[in-house]
Amino acid sequence: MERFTYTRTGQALKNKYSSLILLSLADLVAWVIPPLLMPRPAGLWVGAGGLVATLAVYWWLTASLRTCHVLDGDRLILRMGRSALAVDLADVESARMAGHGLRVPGEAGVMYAPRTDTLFMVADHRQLVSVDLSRPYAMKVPGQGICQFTRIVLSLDEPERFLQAVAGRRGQVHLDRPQPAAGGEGRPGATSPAPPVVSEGPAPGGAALALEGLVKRFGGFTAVAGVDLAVRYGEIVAFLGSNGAGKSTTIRMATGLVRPSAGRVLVEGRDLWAEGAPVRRLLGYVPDTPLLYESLTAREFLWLMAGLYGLSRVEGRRRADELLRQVGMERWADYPIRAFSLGMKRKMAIAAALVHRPRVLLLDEVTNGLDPRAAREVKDFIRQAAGEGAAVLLTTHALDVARELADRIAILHGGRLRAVGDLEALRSAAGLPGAGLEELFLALTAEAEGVSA
Ligand SMILES: Nc1ncnc2c1ncn2[C@@H]1O[C@H](COP(=O)(O)OP(=O)(O)OP(=O)(O)O)[C@@H](O)[C@H]1O
Repeated sequence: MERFTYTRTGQALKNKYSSLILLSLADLVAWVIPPLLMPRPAGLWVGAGGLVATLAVYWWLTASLRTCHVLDGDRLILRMGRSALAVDLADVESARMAGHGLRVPGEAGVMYAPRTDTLFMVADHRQLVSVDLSRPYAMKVPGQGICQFTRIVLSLDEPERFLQAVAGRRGQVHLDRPQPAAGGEGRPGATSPAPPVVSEGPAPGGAALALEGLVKRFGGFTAVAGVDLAVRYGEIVAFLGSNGAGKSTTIRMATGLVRPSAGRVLVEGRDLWAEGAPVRRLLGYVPDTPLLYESLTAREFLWLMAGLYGLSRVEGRRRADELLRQVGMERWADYPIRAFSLGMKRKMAIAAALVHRPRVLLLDEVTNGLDPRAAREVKDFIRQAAGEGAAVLLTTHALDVARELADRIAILHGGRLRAVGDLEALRSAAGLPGAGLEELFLALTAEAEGVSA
């Protein structure tokens, strides 16, 4: 276990507590003047008491700036004052000295800067280290509530020792990760990605969501190898691919949950990974296994989600009623979610993702495991969301869902887009006029594995 502190807090304290004028005055009154004015033993006692009181006040004032960060096994535990955060080292993308141009939002303390998605734990503006995370972390920041961030800036006594220790530990963490196959990128046994058959190139202007050259590497393994895709308002794009093709990783990069190794995610033209939280609010995301608070009723759950997205109480209640109606769940509104079928739970998850009227809806395998009736209802709900203008990107293994819902289909294989477009575009990409989606999917994904289609 290695400890890292920051002890040079004097200047920061002066700034934070208006030059400690009061403390200095108290000093003077308590342990300089009385010993001079009072008879000897009493004066000395008063002076000593004043000194102890001054030190206690100083101790109390510095408490909020005292740091002790610890590298413990594969975790980095950050502590400043009463704030603490444990970061998994596997989630540390990079760590480096922060440049002089870095803007710290206040003088000292634990602070969150929403514009840059950064948590500051600083007691000074010198010796700052910036730690980039591969996924968002959240913690309660004094005076700012629960904040989500993807970068942490720390002031440290020995930044070089800290950076070396993190780099060393991350090396160990990486050893546990999948290693590249000998002679090139990729997991042992994985096929080397072939060049894309059809790619859309850079996103056209006006797209609600644009993925530009997205790449994700896990250690030496490249899961997503450069994806360009744009989704327009009101459009549904289905993301198809074999198991392990990189669909979920791409969607998770697009939601801001996994930091891309390269490339950009633009939502309404704004860079998600540069701007962070304000852009993430434009998205709604339903993961393959959504988190629902099952002891709450459907209505209470939507109220909770509306509150988390900052809707007022009145607006939140109105939006919950509207969504319950749209999703056909009005009569179940006051039943606990744990009593619901899988289809009803999926509808609740989509409703929750739509509560703040996102411009982009990202859905990971939302029709998976549903019976035909539930799948029908979920598909109708997705179509309705697109009808109201949301750009929808969904992953699915169900070709019929893609055929029925999607305006365009994107086929991903080995982390690369093999083809994008409507059925006709896929046919011409595969060179199979008149072929159905299944045949096209098999052809476009088998070709890269060297299997004759
Ligand atoms: N955190 C991770 N660390 C290492 N490898 C990962 C990680 N997440 C995903 N991968 C790998 O990246 C590749 C793409 O995974 P991903 O889950 O994106 O594929 P997918 O197309 O969604 O697959 P499926 O259809 O089975 O869900 C897989 O080989 C997977 O094992």
